[in-house]
Amino acid sequence: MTAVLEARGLGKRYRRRWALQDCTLEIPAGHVTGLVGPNGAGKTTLLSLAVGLLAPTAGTIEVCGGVPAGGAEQLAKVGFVAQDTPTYANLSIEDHLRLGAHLNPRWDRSIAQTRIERLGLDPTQRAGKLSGGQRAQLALTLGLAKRPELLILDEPVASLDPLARREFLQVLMEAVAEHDVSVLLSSHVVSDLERVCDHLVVLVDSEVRVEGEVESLLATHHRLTGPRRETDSLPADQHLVSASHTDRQSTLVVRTEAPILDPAWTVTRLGLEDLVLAYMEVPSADTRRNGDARKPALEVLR
Ligand SMILES: Nc1ncnc2c1ncn2[C@@H]1O[C@H](COP(=O)(O)OP(=O)(O)OP(=O)(O)O)[C@@H](O)[C@H]1O
Repeated sequence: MTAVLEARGLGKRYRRRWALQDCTLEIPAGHVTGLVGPNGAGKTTLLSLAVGLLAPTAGTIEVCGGVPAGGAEQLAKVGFVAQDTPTYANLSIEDHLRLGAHLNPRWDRSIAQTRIERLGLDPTQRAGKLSGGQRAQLALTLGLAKRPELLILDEPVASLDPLARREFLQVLMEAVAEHDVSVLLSSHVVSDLERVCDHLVVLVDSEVRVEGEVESLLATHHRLTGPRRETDSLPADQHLVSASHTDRQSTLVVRTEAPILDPAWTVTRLGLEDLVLAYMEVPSADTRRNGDARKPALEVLR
């Protein structure tokens, strides 16, 4: 497996607070990877480390086989659409495309022009006059026309309405199918990622809680419901993710490769959102040490 991003013990600290801690990850090439977590989880920090806008406090990170921002060749390999899809308000769409061509050695003029035409945008329009959705589409066009190996997008749809969100993700999916590009995008809305991602990283409280191929995560996680019992009686091959109890009933989320044979349990499959929420209930290493419980804090949109 070729990795587009490899982090080993990666961490970033601001004064005494870790924004990202002990992050070890391998994100495979040829996938659309979703980075999901609540506000303040460390998503922007991880993505900023990946593009070299931040330097690690601890550990190492390699992107497309190189050190982030380690020279012109590395910069050409990685496209980045920052949070809120920034553009230059006073420049027209065609000015943005000219700038892109000037700054990027692998710039593909025909990708840029075709996308602007397909979107029905007027090339003479100033970016400041575009709607949020159109501005996001312009930023995506710039990122794709750069022909990067890896395109990184930080919360690209966060400020868009549901229709513009859907259109943006649709264009992204088409682009991934047409061009040979790996994508890493962050969101705090699981349903957005569910539509487009085949690989997932869940980040909560500056820690990676779980990562893997969506299909395999869905196949190995189960919700067990049955008469109340203590969780320490589970078989060794069942890894407990979360547990809740009433007086008479226990509901567990477990991860296991093996079949669940205990007839006392009713076993149901989890959707991606429930899977992510289960990991968000897991206390962070800090709170585990302090013995506090944590509540999930994920925004759920349907
Ligand atoms: N420049 C900074 N100085 C101090 N603390 C920071 C700085 N940037 C981020 N942090 C802190 O690091 C933590 C992680 O922030 P980060 O922006 O990476 O989270 P995020 O998951 O991207 O959140 P959001 O979804 O709100 O964008 C937060 O607690 C944040 O307050």
